[in-house]
Amino acid sequence: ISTRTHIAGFNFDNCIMNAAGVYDYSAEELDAVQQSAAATFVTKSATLVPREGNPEPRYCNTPYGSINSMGLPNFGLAYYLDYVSAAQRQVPGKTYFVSLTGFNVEEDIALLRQVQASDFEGIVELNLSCPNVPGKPQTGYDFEAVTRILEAVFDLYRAPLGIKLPPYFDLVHFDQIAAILNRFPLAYVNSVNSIGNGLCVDAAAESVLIKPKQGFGGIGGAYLKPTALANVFAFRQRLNSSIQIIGTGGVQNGTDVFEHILCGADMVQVGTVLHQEGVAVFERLTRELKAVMAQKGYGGIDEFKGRLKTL
Ligand SMILES: O=C(O)c1[nH]c(=O)[nH]c(=O)c1I
Repeated sequence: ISTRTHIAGFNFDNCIMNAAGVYDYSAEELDAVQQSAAATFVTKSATLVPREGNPEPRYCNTPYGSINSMGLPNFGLAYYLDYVSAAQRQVPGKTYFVSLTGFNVEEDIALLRQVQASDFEGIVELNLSCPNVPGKPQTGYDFEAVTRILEAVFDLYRAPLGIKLPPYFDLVHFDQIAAILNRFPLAYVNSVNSIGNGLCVDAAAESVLIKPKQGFGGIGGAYLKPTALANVFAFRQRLNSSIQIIGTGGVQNGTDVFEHILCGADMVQVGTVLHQEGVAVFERLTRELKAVMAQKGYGGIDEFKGRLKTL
């Protein structure tokens, strides 16, 4: 039974990896993912210069998942490009993802120029959905901004590039954003980022759980799965077949991975469950996915990918 997959023409031995922002901040964390059963890694979304991020506490586990308002802490794009450059030499033939995010089109372009000037041979993930920088809206909800950014990006950048989108909650919004995305040579769309600006409360302390933004933060984990599956399924039906889909959100076990692929995902990313369980989670999820496939008689993920039945 094989859980291998392919993205942008690159082959991967597995279809499960980390979600940007989880277990990918430092070289030590990236090493741990690199040595795990994960297909590959994506780096923490990088900015032009290093950022401290928001004041702590800025992450909290909750009964059904997590809330975070990290505020884009990262060591800067150069740090991650150096790490991936070394990884490409140490493990040639493996493809890595670098996530990046600018605060405006000019910064997005500057980041991509920096990638072009490096020896990076992998896939860029442009994050259009960070919900936690005070005063900055989630770009993915501004359709004009998304159009402007992608026009500028694809004027410049010709190597494989995907985008990380926020969750949408309206079928007309799926129609509108998909019509925009279909105009561009995107390698993939990654749906979804956390549900922005949720609020979790500690009733005993009568308090919010995290410090930034009065406790408002991105919601991840089990809460997210119905929304994540809806976005994967909606985009699979609307996007050109040349645009692949990475499914992210709410995965806790092998059946959840199976569900994302059934909805149309070519790769599945995990965040909250990885944060809570550590990199051993990749071996567990892979084993559980293979058990589901064995029980159903599937030898590879293409046999059931996108085959969700409607009634
Ligand atoms: O607060 C963050 O750093 C963060 N947190 C998220 O939940 N999603 C994101 O894309 C980001 I850039």
